[in-house]
Amino acid sequence: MASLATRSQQALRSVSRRASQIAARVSTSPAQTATYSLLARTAVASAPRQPTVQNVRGIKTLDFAGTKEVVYERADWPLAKLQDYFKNDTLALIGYGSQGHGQGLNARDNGLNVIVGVRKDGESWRQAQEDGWVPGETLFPIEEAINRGTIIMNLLSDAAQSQTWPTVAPLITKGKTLYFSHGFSVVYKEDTKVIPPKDVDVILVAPKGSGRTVRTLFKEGRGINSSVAVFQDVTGKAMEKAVALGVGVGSGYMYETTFQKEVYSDLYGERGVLMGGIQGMFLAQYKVLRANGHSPSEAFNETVEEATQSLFPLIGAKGMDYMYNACSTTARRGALDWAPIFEKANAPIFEQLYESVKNGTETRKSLEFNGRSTYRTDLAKELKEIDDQEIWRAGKTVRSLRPDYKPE
Ligand SMILES: NC(=O)C1=CN([C@@H]2O[C@H](COP(=O)(O)OP(=O)(O)OC[C@H]3O[C@@H](n4cnc5c(N)ncnc54)[C@H](OP(=O)(O)O)[C@@H]3O)[C@@H](O)[C@H]2O)C=CC1
Ligand SMILES: CC(=O)[C@](C)(O)C(=O)O
Ligand SMILES: [Mg+2]
Ligand SMILES: [Mg+2]
Repeated sequence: MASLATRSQQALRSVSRRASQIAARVSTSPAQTATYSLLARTAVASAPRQPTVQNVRGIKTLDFAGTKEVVYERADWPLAKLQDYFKNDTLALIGYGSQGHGQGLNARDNGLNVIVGVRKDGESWRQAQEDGWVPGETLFPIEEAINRGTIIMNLLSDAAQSQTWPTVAPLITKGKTLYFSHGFSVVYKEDTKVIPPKDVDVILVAPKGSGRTVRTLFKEGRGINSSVAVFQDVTGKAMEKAVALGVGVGSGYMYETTFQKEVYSDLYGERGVLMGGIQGMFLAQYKVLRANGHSPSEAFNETVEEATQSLFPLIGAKGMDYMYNACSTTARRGALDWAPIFEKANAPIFEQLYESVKNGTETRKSLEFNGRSTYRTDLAKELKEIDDQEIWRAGKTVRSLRPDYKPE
């Protein structure tokens, strides 16, 4: 009689055979699958390793599954040190969208000298005043703010960074520092025409989350993870300054990267799993449920509500295996079988998306669309169409039944 171990191995083999049979039916061109297998599968270290942390003079080198990466942390920048470091600086924060709001308010609360520069007739001018920035004191038109600042934090929309560059560039004089929260403008210079002056430090701190979260985590006494990079180091202090600014705007940990790696991964991630991918996946699952006679509330609860309220936070807290273990053995078995099928089906789309980021297609689309004078209303129109979809209307109703519901 086969031992228990042998029997469970046989069972596992048959399950994995079944998964590959189903996976094989998902249409993917052989060429795409080959590229994916070669690049993606081998790119991910599979051997389990204990994470290690080396701390040399405040710079942490973390071992991520065998790859060493440098990480900086807020703990090395107590408030007094931070304030002293920037005591002769004026942070001129240009643009007041989601990041301008989060980073600006955090830096101000950290006791740094911050001013905001936005165009006078725009929506941001109004929003900045609502947040307590005072015209003529801490709120100025863009050019005036740059003239007054020593550290120019370019947080205009990526399209606006390109459009305003001819007027902004001559104002970034020797001795100032040019800061971005995205590698976009500098990396895609053929399209944006943003070429920084040779005599200034050019640095990046890119919070890996919405500017709203940059603010809420800071207020909770925590900090967001950010990417940090140096494009041009004239003073020899560019990385130190970038890290200090990262702390100033509310980062907890800063992961060292390059402008190019930051922008490629950022454009890819937000179009993929973070926003576009998840929206598409939610909708596809919801529609199939509805087509099979499930009610809107059942379809919504089983697609979005359970994900955001129960299972995804468990992944965030303790990882994928923790979330699996918190679910039934029935769910675990089925999800284990279907995960590789979804991976295989999605891989070619991710390959295509990365290519579209790398070859600048995504950049050119963004520059064209968001460069229009009507960018706010054009975006609002498309977002309204999403809001009107049944899935999100059902969501409003489900949320309205929560005990802590506040009208949206
Ligand atoms: N949103 C986020 O959470 C994240 C953003 N980033 C990066 O941070 C930077 C800022 O992004 P975000 O905060 O989202 O801002 P937005 O992309 O929403 O841009 C809004 C700002 O750009 C200004 N603006 C737009 N068009 C023009 C124009 N033609 N002339 C002058 N000003 C203009 C707006 O002013 P007005 O109101 O007058 O139109 C507003 O102040 C970008 O590089 C982005 O990629 C990085 C990490 C996350
Ligand atoms: C929030 C963030 O990091 C994004 C999604 O990349 C962005 O807003 O550009
Ligand atoms: Mg982004
Ligand atoms: Mg991002």
